[in-house]
Amino acid sequence: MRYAHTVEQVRAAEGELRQLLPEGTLMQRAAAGLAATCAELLRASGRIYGSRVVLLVGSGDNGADTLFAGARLAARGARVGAVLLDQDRVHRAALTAFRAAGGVLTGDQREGCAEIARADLVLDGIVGIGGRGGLRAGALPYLRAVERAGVPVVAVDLPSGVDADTGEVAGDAVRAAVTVTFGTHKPGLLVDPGAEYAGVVRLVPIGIAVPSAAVEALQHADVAALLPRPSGESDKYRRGVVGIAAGSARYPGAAVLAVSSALHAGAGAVRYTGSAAAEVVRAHPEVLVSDQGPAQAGRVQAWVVGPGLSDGEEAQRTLDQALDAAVPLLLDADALRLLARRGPVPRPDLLLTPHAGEAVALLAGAGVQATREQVEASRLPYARRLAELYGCTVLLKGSTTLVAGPDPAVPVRVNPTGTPWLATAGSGDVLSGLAGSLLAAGLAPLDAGSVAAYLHGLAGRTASGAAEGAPITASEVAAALPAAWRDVARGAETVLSLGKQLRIG
Ligand SMILES: NC(=O)C1=CN([C@@H]2O[C@H](COP(=O)(O)OP(=O)(O)OC[C@H]3O[C@@H](n4cnc5c(N)ncnc54)[C@H](OP(=O)(O)O)[C@@H]3O)[C@@H](O)[C@H]2O)[C@@H](O)CC1
Ligand SMILES: Nc1ncnc2c1ncn2[C@@H]1O[C@H](COP(=O)(O)OP(=O)(O)O)[C@@H](O)[C@H]1O
Ligand SMILES: [K+]
Repeated sequence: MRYAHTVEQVRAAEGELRQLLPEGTLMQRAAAGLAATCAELLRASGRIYGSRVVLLVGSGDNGADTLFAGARLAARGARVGAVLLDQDRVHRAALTAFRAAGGVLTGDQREGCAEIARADLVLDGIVGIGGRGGLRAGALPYLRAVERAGVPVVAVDLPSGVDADTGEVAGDAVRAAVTVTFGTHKPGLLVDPGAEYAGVVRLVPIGIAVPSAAVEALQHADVAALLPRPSGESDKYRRGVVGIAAGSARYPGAAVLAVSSALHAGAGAVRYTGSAAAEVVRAHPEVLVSDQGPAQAGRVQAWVVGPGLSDGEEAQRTLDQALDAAVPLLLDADALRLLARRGPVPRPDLLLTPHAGEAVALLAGAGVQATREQVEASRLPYARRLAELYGCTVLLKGSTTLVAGPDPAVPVRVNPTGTPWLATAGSGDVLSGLAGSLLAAGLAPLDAGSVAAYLHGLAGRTASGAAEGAPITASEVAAALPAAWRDVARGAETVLSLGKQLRIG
C-alpha cells in the first residue's frame, strides 16, 4: 500500500521526531535524498561535473532543503546558481552552506531567467507544505522561463502551487518531471489535478512515523490479496452470483459491456434482467436472463443497476426493486440520476460510481450546489462529501479515480493505474460490471470499488499497448481483464517467492 498524509499529520510527526534528533537532521536527510535523485538524473543525461543547475528558492524550509541539496551538487562539480525569491527571507545556514560549496546567486530577474535558459535541471524549492494558494507574482517570470526553455524540473517535496492536502491548483503551479517528497506522500501528489503536475514521484524516507493515512493507493500485492479465488469446495453459487439490470432499447450495448466484464471478475454466474436480453445472450450464452426485473430474476449476492438503463418509469421500478433486495448494490449512470431525484438512502452496502457530471446531480439531490468544473478541480473533498452525504461508498471516476467510504476516519483510496485512453464510450459500463462482480464475490464496497478501478486501469493500459498507447474500445478493455488479473496475481507470487528467498516476512 502507498500511503499519503495531510500537512497537519506530517507536521505533528515531524515535531515529535525533531525533539529526539540534533537540530537540522531531518532537513539534511531530505537534502541528501533530493541531491541523490538530482545526481541520478544529471548522470543519466550526461554527467554531474560541469552540468548547470538552477535553484528556485523560496522563503521557507522548502527553499532551505533546496539550498542544502544545491550545496551537495556543487560539491560534486555541478555549476549551481540560486534565484532567491525573497532576498530578505532566506534560511541563513542553508545559504552559507550553499555558498561555501561553490554555489552562486544569480543576479537580477533577467540574469536568473538567462541562467534557466541554459540549465540542465531546475529545482523547485519555491514553496512546500507551507504553501497557501497559487504561486505569487514574483515567481511567475521564472516559471515562464522554465516553460520556454523546456528544462526538466525536480519539485522539492511537492510542485509549488499544488495544494498538498487536496491536489487543488489555484492559479499557476510548477510542472515537474520528478517530485522528490519527504517522509510520506501527500494526497495532492496522488490526486488530479495536482498529480499531473508532480510527474514521477519519489519518496525519500526521513524517519518520521505518521499515523493512519488520509489517502492510500493499492499496489499489486494488496490487490492480489483481495482477489477472490475459488477453492476446492467452490461451486458457482458459493463464488457469488451477480445480477445486472442495465441497457434499454436505445443502449443495449451498455448491458453487453457490463455483463462481459462481470463474467471476467470473480462471480460464479451472472444474471441479467432488462430489455437487452437477446443481445446479451447472443454475446454471452452463459448468462441467465429474465425480463421480469430484479424482484423476479432469481437469487443474487449483489446487484448492479444503471448502465444504459434510461430514466423512465420502468427504470424507476427496477431501481426500487434492487433497493428492496437485501444484497449489496452498485448504482451507476442512469440509476445515479434516479437516486439523486429521491436523495440519500443511507446503506453501508451501497456503492455509487459517478463521473463528475453524475456527482453534481447527486450533490444537488442532497441539497449541495456545485458545478462539474468544481468537482473536477476538488475531487478529493467532493468524493468525501458525497460519501458522507449518502452514507455509503462512492467511487468518483475520471482522470484520477477515488473511492471514499462513509466513515471519514477511513483513508480514501486513490487508484494508481489507468490511462486517459480509458475515456471512451462504454468504459464506465465495464467498470460497473467488474465492481459488481467483486461485490457478489464478497468484497466490501471499498475493496470492490478500488480493486475494480485498479484492474480496469491495468486492462486499459494492456489493451492500449506500450509507451504512449493507442485508442481502445470498451470491449477491448473488457477482453483485457483476464490479462490484468493474471498480471496482478503473478506479480504478487514473484514478491512472495522473493520474500521467501530473502527470508522477509
Ligand atoms: N515537515 C517535515 O517533516 C520536513 C519538512 N521539510 C521541508 O520543509 C518544508 C516546509 O517548510 P515551511 O514550513 O517553512 O514552509 P514552506 O513550504 O517552505 O513555505 C512557507 C513559506 O513560503 C511562503 N509562501 C506561502 N505560500 C506561498 C505561495 N503560494 N507562493 C510563494 N510563497 C509562499 C511563506 O511566506 P509568507 O506566507 O509567510 O509570506 C513562507 O515563508 C517542506 O515542504 C519540506 O520541504 C524538510 O526540511 C524535512 C522535514
Ligand atoms: N482522463 C482520464 N484518465 C484516466 N481514466 C479516465 C479519464 N477519463 C475517464 N477515465 C475513466 O474512463 C471511464 C469512463 O467512464 P464513464 O464516464 O462512465 O463513461 P461511459 O459512461 O461512456 O461508460 C471511467 O472509469 C473513468 O475513470
Ligand atoms: K516545491
